[in-house]
Amino acid sequence: MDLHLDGISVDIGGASLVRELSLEVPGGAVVGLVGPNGSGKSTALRCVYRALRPSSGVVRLDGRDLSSLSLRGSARSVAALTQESGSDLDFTVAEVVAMGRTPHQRGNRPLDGREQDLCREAMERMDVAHLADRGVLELSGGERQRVLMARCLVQEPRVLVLDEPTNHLDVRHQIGLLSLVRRAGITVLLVLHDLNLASAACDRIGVLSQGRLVASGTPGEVLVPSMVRQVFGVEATVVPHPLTGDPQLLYTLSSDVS
Ligand SMILES: Nc1ncnc2c1ncn2[C@@H]1O[C@H](COP(=O)(O)OP(=O)(O)OP(=O)(O)O)[C@@H](O)[C@H]1O
Repeated sequence: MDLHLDGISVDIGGASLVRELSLEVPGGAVVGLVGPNGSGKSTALRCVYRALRPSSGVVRLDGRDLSSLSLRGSARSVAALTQESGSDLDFTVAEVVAMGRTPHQRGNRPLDGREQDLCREAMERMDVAHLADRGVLELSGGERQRVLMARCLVQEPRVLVLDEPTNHLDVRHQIGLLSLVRRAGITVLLVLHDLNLASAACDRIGVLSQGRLVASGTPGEVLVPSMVRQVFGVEATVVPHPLTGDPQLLYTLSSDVS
């Protein structure tokens, strides 16, 4: 399923948080959004999972205006792992994962055998099966993040929207999650802070600065020292990964403490 952000702008309280952002995520592609804190990345994603309505512009799924779909209808296609996804209620891990089926259900019928298998597989893939009976509020940040990702998988989405999905995860689980995202064959739009992980995981990368898209292209086209200097104010050396050839950024700590 193709995802297209077609010139979306978000204005709140007189501030322009996102300005005329156009971004294409072809079916099955993984596209990353990077940018400094406050550059509008999460705000742009919120328009895709419908926590926000763009002030202007349109989000399209396979050419169809997302706002023409019911919320339930779009939730059958789009799953989101967001900064706000943490459940405040003390459900068990198994219950939270099962909630991923909600958009597909009618009434209160229990999950059928296939759906139960789906939940079990998703918990195994995200390495949380051993936590199934634990309350989510007792979990560490990384464990909870993996549970929420399992819930997204159970939703069987055609588009996955991930806001800093590697947040809280140790390096093994970061690599595991991004490898899964790459292999899943789903259309993925994700925000990452780690430019090296973005380089490894994404087909294309868009760079946001002050709400505007200031660069986009393949990791090799986008992750260049001049962009990192202009957008992040950081000096970086770019080297090809010795095994994959993906551009990797090497940083040196600044002697200037201001
Ligand atoms: N509801 C809101 N009302 C007013 N300003 C907002 C609102 N939500 C976000 N902002 C502001 O919009 C700007 C962009 O926020 P956003 O969360 O999209 O940035 P981000 O690029 O995801 O940042 P980070 O990397 O820190 O997560 C920030 O300056 C933020 O303070």
